[in-house]
Formats: sequence, C-alpha cells, structure tokens
Amino acid sequence: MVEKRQPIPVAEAVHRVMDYAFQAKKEHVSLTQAHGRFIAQAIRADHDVPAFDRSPYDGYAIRSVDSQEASSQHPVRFQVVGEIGAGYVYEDVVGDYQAVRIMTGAPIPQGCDAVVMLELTQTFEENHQKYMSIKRPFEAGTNISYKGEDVQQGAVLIEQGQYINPGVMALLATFGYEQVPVYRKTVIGVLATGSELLEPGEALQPGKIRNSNAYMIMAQIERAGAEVKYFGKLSDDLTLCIENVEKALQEVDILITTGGVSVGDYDYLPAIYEAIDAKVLFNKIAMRPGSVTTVAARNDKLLFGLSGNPSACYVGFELFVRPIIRSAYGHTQPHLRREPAILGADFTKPNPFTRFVRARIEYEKGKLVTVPSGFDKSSAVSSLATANAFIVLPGGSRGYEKGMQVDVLLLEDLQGSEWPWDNIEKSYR
Ligand SMILES: Nc1nc2c(c(=O)[nH]1)N[C@H]1C(S)=C(S)[C@@H](COP(=O)(O)OP(=O)(O)OC[C@H]3O[C@@H](n4cnc5c(N)ncnc54)[C@H](O)[C@@H]3O)O[C@H]1N2
Ligand code: MOO
Repeated sequence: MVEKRQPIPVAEAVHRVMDYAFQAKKEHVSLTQAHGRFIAQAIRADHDVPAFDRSPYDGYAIRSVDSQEASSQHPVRFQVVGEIGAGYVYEDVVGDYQAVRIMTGAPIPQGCDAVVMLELTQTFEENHQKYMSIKRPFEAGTNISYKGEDVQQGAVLIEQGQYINPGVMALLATFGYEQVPVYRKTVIGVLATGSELLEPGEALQPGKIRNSNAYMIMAQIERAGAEVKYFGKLSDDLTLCIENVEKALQEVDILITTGGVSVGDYDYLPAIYEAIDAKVLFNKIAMRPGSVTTVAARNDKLLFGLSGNPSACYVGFELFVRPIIRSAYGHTQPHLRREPAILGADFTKPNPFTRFVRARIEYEKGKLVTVPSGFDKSSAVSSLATANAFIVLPGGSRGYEKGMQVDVLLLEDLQGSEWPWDNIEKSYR
C-alpha cells in the first residue's frame, strides 16, 4: 500500500519554504557586469546632480539685468568676451553688457544669471570685436539648470536589494561606482530525472521525450536572478540518482530536480531524500498543477523536487523557488505580484484544489483582462510560451464565468512579450 499523502494549503507550503530563507553574501563586480544583478547596499548621492549650474541650451550667458530695456525697436547689444564648451570652465567674471557664448552642458560663468538661446540672438562684428544683440528682456534664472535640481547630495537613490536595470546603471556611473556592491548570485543546481528523457540534440525514439524542463528551469533561475549549474539528466536508477544528488548538493546552494516525485515505481525522490538524510518539508500541496511539488532540506540547503510535468514544474518554480531567490537579495516582497483582472473566457473546470492557470493578461478598454494561454493540463508545454501570468482560482470553487473578477500573478517576461499596440500614432501622441 502506497502511503497516502496529506495535501497542505499552498500558503502553508510557501511558509515552510520561507522558513529556510537566507541572505546572500555580498561581493563587488565591475560596473559593466552589474546589469541584471541586485544591489547589496543603498546608494546615496555623494554630490549634487548637476554638480554645478549649467546651460541647458546652446546660446549666450548674460547678466539678466542688462537685458531689461531690450525691445525690437531698441535691441540691447552685448560684447562677446569668450566662448565655453561643455567640459570647460570660464575663469573670468562677466561684466556689464558682456556675454559668453555657451554650449549645452557648460557651467554658467560667474556673474551671469541667464542664458539666451542661440535662435533668439543676432551676432555681428565691429572692429574685430564680436557682439550679440537681443530684442527682449530675460529674467534672472532663464535657461539655467541649477546645481542639485536633479539629485541632492545625501539623497538615497537606490534602495538595497533593487534590481540593477539600465536606469540604475546610469546612476551608478553618475556617482562613480566603478565597482558595484551586489548580492552574490545564489547557485542553483538542476538535475532532470527519467529514463524517458533525451537531450535536445538527440533524435526522438519510441516512448522517449525531450528533456524540456531542465532548459525551462534554467531560464527561470536566470530570470529570477540566480546562477545555474546544470548536472544533466539521469535515468531512473536509484543508486545513480543518490550518488548524483549527493554530489550535486556539495556544489550548489539549492538543488532542483524534476520528475520522480509522485507515487510511481520509478519515482525515486522520496527514497533519495531518505538516503541522503534530508528532511521532507512537504510532498503534497492542495494546488494544481504542481500538487506533487516536494521540498526537502538538508542542513541549511533546500532541495526542490519539482514535478516532471512541464506546467506543474513551471508553477512549482515560480511559487516556491523564486521567492527564496529574491529574499536572498533583500526583497521583502519576493513573491509574484498579484493584481485583480477580469476573466475574459469561461473556465468551468471544478477546482477542489487551488488552480494556477497559465494565462495571458491584456488591456482591454483600460481594464486588465485575462484568458488561459492554452492547453491547461499539468503535462502541457504549449501554454507556457505565451503565458505572462497565472490566474489563481481558489480551491473549492466550481468554475468561473467570463466577466468575473479574478486574481492574477504576474510573470516577469513582460519585456520579451508582445503587448497590444493600437498603432504607433495613438501610442506616441
Ligand atoms: N497514481 C498516481 N499517479 C500520479 C499522481 C498521483 O497522485 N497518483 N500524481 C500525478 C500528478 S498530479 C503529477 S504532476 C505527476 C507527477 O509526476 P512526477 O513529478 O513524479 O514526474 P514523472 O512521473 O517523472 O513525470 C511526469 C511526466 O512528466 C514527463 N517529464 C518528466 N521529466 C521531464 C522533463 N525533464 N522534461 C519534460 N517532461 C518531463 C514525464 O515523461 C511524464 O510524462 O504524476 C501524476 N501521477
Ligand atoms: O502535480 Mo500535478 O501537476 O497536480 O497535476
């Protein structure tokens, strides 16, 4: 008689995993390697940005007081006493009715308090001296980008744990971080089990399938911000599996296996956990897909036994592995973001267990609408590629109808996904 497993609620399973949450160590990487990492320390501005008053335009820096009488009938003329490009400093003090030709980004010369755009000036020469005239007055402060208008010294610009995106890269460079403090990437091992598995380069044979889960999981690991160590696939041989799991565990922070967690004759994970003295945290969750997701711990290392079924495996990763990765990088909200959405199609399947339906979310008339992204069995692989969310259908419900409000959990591949565009003109008006 096979032991009957008692399913635990999804939230309970998440808590049991998160009891093992840890903080990643810190390391420094060069700025060019920092994109996509998580910053390990809050970044505070050690100077103002801009660091000096500067010109936002090409034109002439003047003393605004000199321009007050200017009109089209009586233009005011200024002696052009110098020229200053971005990156240089005009050393002299500018006097009455003097102007300095200034380029965008150059510091405002001493004595000046306004910049007149080039297009609003006329230039001429008299006795080898350059002059510039204007036909209207300019107030003090016209066209000056003030020191500190963007960032004030002392401000916290990047919180600890923030993802380093291109904008964060710009800030790090602005403040001179040639080396960036980041969290060391959690190293996660991946091992696929099953005698039916072929690697992608192998020709299909009767009864065999290609190992898709390993490649999916490795991408999920990288998307979540951790580092992959791939240990390949193993056939259903208990001794071989025990040896390889033990060996892999030495080399990683966390080990993920796929397959072999159910109750079949060759579902060896329970025996492997026993053999390596790992404590099983749970082996049945009241959810679909992924009910067989099993998590064990040996000392402080977690072993995730994800289902062999691709959709179950995918969901198991996002719900249980992702938050462990993110919390290691200081995230207090490491779980998938939840949003309300309108169900765009009937979903009549009864749900004794909480169901995580692979889905697409789209905007329709300003509302977030969600529909299943395809074939919904836990063995499905086709519906994963287009999914950008999970619809959460609580356990006990008898099915849902189009128009009802549901919760969706947002996946993070939005950058690569195609969002609906009406047309270029409408989007950029
Ligand atoms: N008598 C019962 N049978 C099953 C139960 C149950 O409770 N009682 N649970 C079912 C559920 S639910 C699931 S989910 C699966 C889980 O099975 P395992 O996680 O043990 O995985 P396997 O049996 O090894 O494989 C399941 C399925 O997935 C394919 N597979 C395996 N590895 C990969 C891979 N790397 N890439 C792609 N596909 C993979 C495998 O060939 C099987 O078709 O058990 C149910 N059975
Ligand atoms: O674990 Mo299975 O995926 O519930 O369907």
